[in-house]
Amino acid sequence: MCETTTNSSSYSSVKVEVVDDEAEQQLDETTTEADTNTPPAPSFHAFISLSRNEWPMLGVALLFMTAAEVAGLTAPLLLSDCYDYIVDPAMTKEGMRSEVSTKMGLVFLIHWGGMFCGFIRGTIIGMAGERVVARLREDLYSHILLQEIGFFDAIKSGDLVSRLGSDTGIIQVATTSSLPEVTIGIIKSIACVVIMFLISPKLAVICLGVFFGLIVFCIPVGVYIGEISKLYQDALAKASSASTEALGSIRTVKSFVAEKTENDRYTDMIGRPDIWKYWWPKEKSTTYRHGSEKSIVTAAFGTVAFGIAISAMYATLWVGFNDVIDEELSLGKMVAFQSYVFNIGLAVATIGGHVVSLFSAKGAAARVFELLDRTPSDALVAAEGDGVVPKDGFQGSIEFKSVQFAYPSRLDVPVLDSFSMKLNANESVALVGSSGAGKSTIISLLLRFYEVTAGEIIIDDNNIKELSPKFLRGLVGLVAQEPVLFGLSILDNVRYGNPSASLEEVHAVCKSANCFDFINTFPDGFDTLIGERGIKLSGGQKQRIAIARALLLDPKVLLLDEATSALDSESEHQVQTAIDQVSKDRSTIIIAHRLSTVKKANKIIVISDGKVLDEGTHEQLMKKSAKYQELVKLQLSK
Ligand SMILES: Nc1ncnc2c1ncn2[C@@H]1O[C@H](COP(=O)(O)OP(=O)(O)OP(=O)(O)O)[C@@H](O)[C@H]1O
Repeated sequence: MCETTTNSSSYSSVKVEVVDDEAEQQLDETTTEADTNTPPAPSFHAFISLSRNEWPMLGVALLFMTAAEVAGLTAPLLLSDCYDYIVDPAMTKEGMRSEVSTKMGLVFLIHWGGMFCGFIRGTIIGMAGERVVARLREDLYSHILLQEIGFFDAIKSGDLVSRLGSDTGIIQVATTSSLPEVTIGIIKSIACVVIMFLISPKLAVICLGVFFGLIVFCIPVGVYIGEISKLYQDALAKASSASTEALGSIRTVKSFVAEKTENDRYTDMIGRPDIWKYWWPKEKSTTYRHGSEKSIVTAAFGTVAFGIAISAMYATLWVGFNDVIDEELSLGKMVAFQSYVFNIGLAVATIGGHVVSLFSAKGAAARVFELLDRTPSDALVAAEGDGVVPKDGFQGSIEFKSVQFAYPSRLDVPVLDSFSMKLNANESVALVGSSGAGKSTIISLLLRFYEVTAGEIIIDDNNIKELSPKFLRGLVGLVAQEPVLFGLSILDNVRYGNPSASLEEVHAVCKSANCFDFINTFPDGFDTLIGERGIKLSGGQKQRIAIARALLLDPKVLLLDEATSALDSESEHQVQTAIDQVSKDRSTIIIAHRLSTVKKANKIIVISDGKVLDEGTHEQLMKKSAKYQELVKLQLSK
């Protein structure tokens, strides 16, 4: 990480003198890539390596596949002998029957042996595919979770969900099924060609010419199909983004009667098949349009490839019939040759189909690799073992020294400007200021979700940049403005940050957070499932469970971000009682709009446009701070 400090105290200079070049570059890349959806395609080797762990398994599948194909290729030779026996004037009827029975018995044996090998091959490939996709999804998800917060500011969650679900599924098929199919298809074609040369070099040359012509045709068409597939996946990702956002906020959508707006936002990406009386999709950049284009090209590709292959078979038959008439070739050999041409036709069509899915998957892989290859812009990840963990733990002092900050996604908009404040152990500080002044940003910086642009944040004697993010976040209990609970039981929600906590510990924190009694009124008590994002609970109930959750970590510092602002007065009273109880012996930073909360703080800091305007106790500020008086009148007294 390259770090420079600004040489000017004016914030405008920060706009141009970016602190973290690498972080900015990476974020720019993410933003640009997310916006334009043009991640570079990965190398073929990198793509194929996604199934590396399954290569031994796929190798075994290839052996069974080869055995199945050898069985399939042997049968025509045995059948060819049978054809020749039955037209051989030198053989008796008994002799013919006996030879035919032996050969046909062998044909059945080989046929069922081949079928069995095919079954094993299918099972192994299917399982290898599931293993590849499960591992890929797990890798991708853990990699996404590791990214710093700034990354999530720049990319939509629906896009990430689409990459996790749909793109990985496409890669699954391509890396496990398509590769062995293409490999065996090529081997089978070569084997057929060799046998065909042995039967009749003249007929084989005709087929070989067609075969090479088809390969030359396949490559550019495959590339084109890959490009269309990428466009299709991009459009689908955008549609997923829109639907994830709307379905996650369905109450807001409905309260604004915005069902149609949301439907339009989704169908803008999916396409509307009935908008035009003709079949052709009129709207560009939709999954309908790209999917239709892909269907046409794929169908044309299949038709041409298969058509040419079958034509080659007919052409060789034509020439072959003449060779039989001229007694240059036996009937049996010609029939066998025909079978091999047919086999080559099938192999080429199979190869063609799988080449299409391989090229399609390269587009999907580009979108997956873009995330897998992205390293978080610096040490903002709470990884185990990163950064310093002070020997004596946390003593309790937090200081912001002339901190300047702009969000990475909006570097030209300064948010904090020479912001300084000090919090001693077990003190409480209230941050007040107009909306957008930068209060919540201070909390984000303290959690080290972002890196300061200039200045320092000192925890005891350590610069926050040197501390382990895991240690730092373990010190802090955050109760946010809108508590986020998960669709789990109440017990699992309270235990979210400390899954090994005992039931007694959970009960104790719930009593402190004033939620024990109401939880016990539910028929399932602590096992009550609270629905997606805690939808089955009231705002006050959610907030108190969020406080219990924070308390279970026994945090040294409590961050309360307008924890009571959205509640009615009775809920507010209950939550406030909980907060008063839990903040007694902890350093506490409160962002509050309510006078009652603010008045209790040891120190109040008035923030305006990211700067400290005034600080002091309530009484001091009522005397000296015009802004505080204004806030008391306008907001705090609500
Ligand atoms: N993730 C983000 N990316 C870019 N800009 C942001 C982000 N979060 C906040 N901002 C901007 O930073 C500024 C300060 O926001 P912040 O949330 O800290 O204000 P606040 O004082 O807590 O406001 P409020 O009282 O309304 O919650 C605002 O101009 C806001 O638009």
